Amino acid sequence: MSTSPERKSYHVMEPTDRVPVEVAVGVLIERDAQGREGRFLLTSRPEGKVYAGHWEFPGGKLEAGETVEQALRRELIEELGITIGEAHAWQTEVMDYPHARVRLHFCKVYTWEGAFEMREGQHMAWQTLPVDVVPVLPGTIPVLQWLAAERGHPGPTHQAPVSGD
Ligand SMILES: Nc1nc2c([nH]c(=O)n2[C@@H]2O[C@H](COP(=O)(O)OP(=O)(O)OP(=O)(O)O)[C@@H](O)[C@H]2O)c(=O)[nH]1
Repeated sequence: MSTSPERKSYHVMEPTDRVPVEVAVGVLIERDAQGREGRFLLTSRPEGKVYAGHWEFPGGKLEAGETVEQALRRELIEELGITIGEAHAWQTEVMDYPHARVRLHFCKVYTWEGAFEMREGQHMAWQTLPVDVVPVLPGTIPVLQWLAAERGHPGPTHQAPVSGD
């Protein structure tokens, strides 16, 4: 019986082969007495993190054993000092960045308790469309487009970054 020579297979990792990191993200939205959605909260990424200064929706990576809602509740206490009520699963998006591949679980949040404290030295801004903060994180753009579709907002959702960003 002949033995076949050992076959080696080589595979170059494409960006899309990277296992995504799961991230819980909160879209905090104010509602009026009729339940109509209004302003939503953006926060800037703190110094020292990738994409520092870019505007995003607050949140962060799931820790082992956590659900999206648990991670979101923990992250928003850690980052903003607020305790959220129910998190409503809304949209999921996979983004490939040079530094990581992430699966973003966006949840709408309408209720929270506590005073906002920027515990990581970030900034916060309540926004409507088009948002006036610059620059926005690439992963924020689809979210603005979903909000625009829901709200029937025509035209741009954000400003192009100032050159040099
Ligand atoms: N928080 C948040 N992260 C986002 C959004 N969109 C988006 O692409 N991301 C990406 O998702 C990842 C979240 O990581 P993070 O650095 O905020 O999470 P973390 O607080 O757990 O980070 P740490 O590792 O520094 O503790 C980053 O790669 C970030 O670029 C968004 O709207 N909010």
